[in-house]
Amino acid sequence: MFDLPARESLPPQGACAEPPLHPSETAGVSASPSAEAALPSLRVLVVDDQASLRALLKAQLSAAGHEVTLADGGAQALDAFKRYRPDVVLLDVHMPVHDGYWVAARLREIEQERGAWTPIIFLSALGQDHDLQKGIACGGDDYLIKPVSLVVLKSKLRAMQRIRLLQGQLLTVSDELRRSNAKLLRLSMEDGLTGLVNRRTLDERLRHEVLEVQRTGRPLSLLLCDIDHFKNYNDTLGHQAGDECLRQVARYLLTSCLRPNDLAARYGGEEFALVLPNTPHGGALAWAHALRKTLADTPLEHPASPVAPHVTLSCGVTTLRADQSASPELLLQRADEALYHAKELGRNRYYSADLQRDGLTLGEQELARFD
Ligand SMILES: Nc1nc2c(ncn2[C@@H]2O[C@H](COP(=O)(O)OP(=O)(O)OP(=O)(O)O)[C@@H](O)[C@H]2O)c(=O)[nH]1
Repeated sequence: MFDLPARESLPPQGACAEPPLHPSETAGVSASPSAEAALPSLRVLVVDDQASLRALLKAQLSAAGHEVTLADGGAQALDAFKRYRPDVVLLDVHMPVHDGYWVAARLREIEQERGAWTPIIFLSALGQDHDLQKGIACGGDDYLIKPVSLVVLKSKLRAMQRIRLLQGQLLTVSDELRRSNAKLLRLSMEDGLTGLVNRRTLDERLRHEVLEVQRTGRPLSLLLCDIDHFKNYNDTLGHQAGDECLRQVARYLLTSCLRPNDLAARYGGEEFALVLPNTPHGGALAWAHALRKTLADTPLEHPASPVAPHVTLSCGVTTLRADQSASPELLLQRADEALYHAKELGRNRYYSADLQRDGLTLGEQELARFD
């Protein structure tokens, strides 16, 4: 039996001497008095086989502003729980077919799958210590012995409201934290000016791809490209135009990366790196040739270049085959040496680090492209 509403004697507003739930050092999460005033109403699932009690609870809790759903037994409770997703469950223990302990255990299983937590309060006439112990062990959060004072029940629900409010705030904070972390991670991987990946990400990826060569037996090509006479560009057109030029070259490189695993990175100031997995040396040279043509065909003027009227690149190309072994550092060094040769030979060209050293031969067409 529940106490009748007439016996209810809630303290007047403001007479409650409870301290705030959390001091304000809990960043972004607090249950201040103003927040308390706006405590959210709850979706309450009442599970009891006694119709009169269900009706009484529904009337009282609805009057207190809560939304109440009723279930008269275990199976109906599980169904209502899945469908209505209540904020709190008031659960009778002694019921035919399935008792409240069984229901609580099933509810916890459902919640485990969802990664959620809904408070369960047992309302039971069984008042022994071991009854309470069993209820909590089965997944209950509180255990009230019938007859339950409505004042006590309302106070318990008020506590649940606070928890729900804090839970919502915590979810918001952790959501913001997740978004900030994702942004930070992206920033730590990207070059701010061009949006390409940065040197750190390049190093990680290169390390991974070098291992992949041994695992898959597929060759890996690396290109280092440097804008020719870029100092002249800056000096003539200004630093901002220089920045825009870097962005534009980055876009060309990105659009030239046709395969999902190709990677374009900003290697340094006006230097870029291209990682081309599963690409033999001839393919990498053809890639460099196509890039050179793209730049020649685009209206990216370089009025201060002695090489061409447009922006040009010099590229060093190297390839790691499965029958070779090399560290990522050695690959970068080879590509850098090849880039140096491309500059020395007059710029606006690509140079192979591997052709002579590895005794590679290319087809006539490929050699014709090799400036
Ligand atoms: N606008 C701009 N310029 C940059 C940036 N990073 C590096 N630079 C400039 O790039 C220029 C590189 O100059 P150098 O290393 O002499 O190379 P270069 O003039 O391209 O000559 P070569 O490479 O030999 O053809 C310097 O003037 C740098 O200030 C950047 O983020 N923005």
